Amino acid sequence: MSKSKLGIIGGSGVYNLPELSGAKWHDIATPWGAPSDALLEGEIDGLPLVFLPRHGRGHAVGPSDINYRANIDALKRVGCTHLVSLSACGSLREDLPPGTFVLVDQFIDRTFKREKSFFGPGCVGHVSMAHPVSPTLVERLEKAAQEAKIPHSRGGTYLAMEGPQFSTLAESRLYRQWGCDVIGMTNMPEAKLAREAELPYATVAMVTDFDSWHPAHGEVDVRQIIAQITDNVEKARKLILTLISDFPREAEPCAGGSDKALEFAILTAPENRDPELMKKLDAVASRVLSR
Ligand SMILES: CSC[C@H]1O[C@H](OP(=O)(O)O)[C@H](O)[C@@H]1O
Ligand SMILES: Nc1ncnc2[nH]cnc12
Repeated sequence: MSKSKLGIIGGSGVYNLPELSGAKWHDIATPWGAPSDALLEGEIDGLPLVFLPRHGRGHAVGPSDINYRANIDALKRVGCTHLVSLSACGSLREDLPPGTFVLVDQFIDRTFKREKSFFGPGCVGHVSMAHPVSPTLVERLEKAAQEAKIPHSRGGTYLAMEGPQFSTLAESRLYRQWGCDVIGMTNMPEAKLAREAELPYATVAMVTDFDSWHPAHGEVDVRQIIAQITDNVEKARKLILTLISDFPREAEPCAGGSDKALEFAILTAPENRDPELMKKLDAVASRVLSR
């Protein structure tokens, strides 16, 4: 078994992890281009951690411009064994008010302007996304949320929209009819790429607003979100510290099999594979391509 290295992707309002000891920012080059920022590597209680601010420090990279492939490749390349995403989101349900942490278990991907796969011509691969988050990680996050007394809800469907504009009232109502619980702009294709990279992934969707559907709350704007984010970020730090205190130091297998997602995924015969693409896949698919 390998040692655990926990990757944390910080969303809006989360640009640092001050609790990290021995922390250093490292620029990581990837075959897919530049990640959103350097990676902050350090440890807490002896557990190695890597932090990446999804929008970069200073929030200069918007949801459609994030190089999701570079971010996931970089985290895999430095040896992360698990990924936890911290994300701001809107709520599509009355009983998930601002301040609630939703441990999402499903996604609907409505994004359309992003690179969504590491595979392509010369190496065709298909992974399952039926269960897009790691049940093992969610279990640990739920336990941590209970211990830290953070209002949370286990399970929920996250609608990933392209943005950067917020939804119209009709869209917001439609997503509610579809049975979605929260809405955000970033977790897809992030979750798909984490799956292709065999990284168990879970997201903590931290509610900041009621999107635009709620008659008593009107339309969402960034002021409202920022007002809620400070409180959410405080709680997120507590959640992560609690998670770490009980996190296995030896990487445990994912009960959903996401750490072996590529086992039967690649269809292209070895003699038909594109050598250039094979080089680019050196980090994300090394387990299956090197045998
Ligand atoms: C600041 S509001 C919109 C912005 O916040 C969320 O990003 P993240 O998931 O990185 O916290 C949302 O998806 C939007 O990108
Ligand atoms: N209402 C909303 N829609 C999309 N992304 C969000 N991030 C935070 N609130 C959001």
